[in-house]
Amino acid sequence: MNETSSGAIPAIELRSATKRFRTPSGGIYTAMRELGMTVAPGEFCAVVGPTGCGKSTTLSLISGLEPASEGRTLIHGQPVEGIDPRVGFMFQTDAVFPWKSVLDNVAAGPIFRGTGKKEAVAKARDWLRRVGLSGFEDRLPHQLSGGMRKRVALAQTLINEPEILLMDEPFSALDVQTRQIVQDELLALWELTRPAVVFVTHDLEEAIALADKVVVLTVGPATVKDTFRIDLPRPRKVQEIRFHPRFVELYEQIWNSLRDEVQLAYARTAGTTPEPAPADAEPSGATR
Ligand SMILES: Nc1ncnc2c1ncn2[C@@H]1O[C@H](COP(=O)(O)OP(=O)(O)OP(=O)(O)O)[C@@H](O)[C@H]1O
Repeated sequence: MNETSSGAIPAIELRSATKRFRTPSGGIYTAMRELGMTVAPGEFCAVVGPTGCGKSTTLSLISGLEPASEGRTLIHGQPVEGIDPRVGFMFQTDAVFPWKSVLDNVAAGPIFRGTGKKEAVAKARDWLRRVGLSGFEDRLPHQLSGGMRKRVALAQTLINEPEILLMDEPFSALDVQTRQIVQDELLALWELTRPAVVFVTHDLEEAIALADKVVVLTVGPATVKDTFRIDLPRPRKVQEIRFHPRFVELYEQIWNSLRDEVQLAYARTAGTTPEPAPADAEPSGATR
């Protein structure tokens, strides 16, 4: 079994994971090839890569939403077999019941998991306080600003105390100032319970400001190109850490790794470079 640098069993491990999808025309498309990565318990890992390279597919495998076609996905050393209650998600679009109040939305997770209503509501109030939304319990989601809705989403996810938190561009729809505020809130909340995080983003600054480690994926089929340790001090304020000299160094190093992949992806969509090698168009039936 693979171990992290601290010797502990990883919270998350993709071991030589390959993922093929069937395309609408009946062909097979390899989205990920022999991808290997680990995330230690309590580690914040950001994943960056060019558009369409397979970042969300990485999360689908870890979450159990999709099985690997080959290779393995492990959580705390155990193979992933379907959706795991220890895993929490946060996506670009909010998963709320639009007709339910903010309080009921946040309490819904624990109730679904078997907590009594009274206890779940008390817990939801507590989480709304932690995300700075006391006084807004009775609002409907559409009566909140975008930043407030993200805080509801954070409370909704973290109330279940996930050991693993998967985030797919959760803040990309926010304006820059609100985004920075919510990023700081995420870091403060993450420090409370320290789940292992996989945070997918297109924004390299966001990745460096938040993470302990940044994984750069290649243009599809995705595999790990480079992994960078982010040795910036914590606790961090995202607005301030960007001015740290080490931040600038890291940005340059990681961008040097990412740039070629971004250019290759762009050239592919612009039609100036061929699509992935024929080896990636495998006989039908090879997928799962
Ligand atoms: N269910 C599916 N069926 C067929 N192809 C798929 C499926 N899901 C993803 N793909 C393909 O796999 C590749 C990787 O998709 P994925 O969504 O993981 O990329 P991404 O890096 O998250 O994209 P983006 O940067 O645009 O968010 C894409 O070419 C996509 O079209």
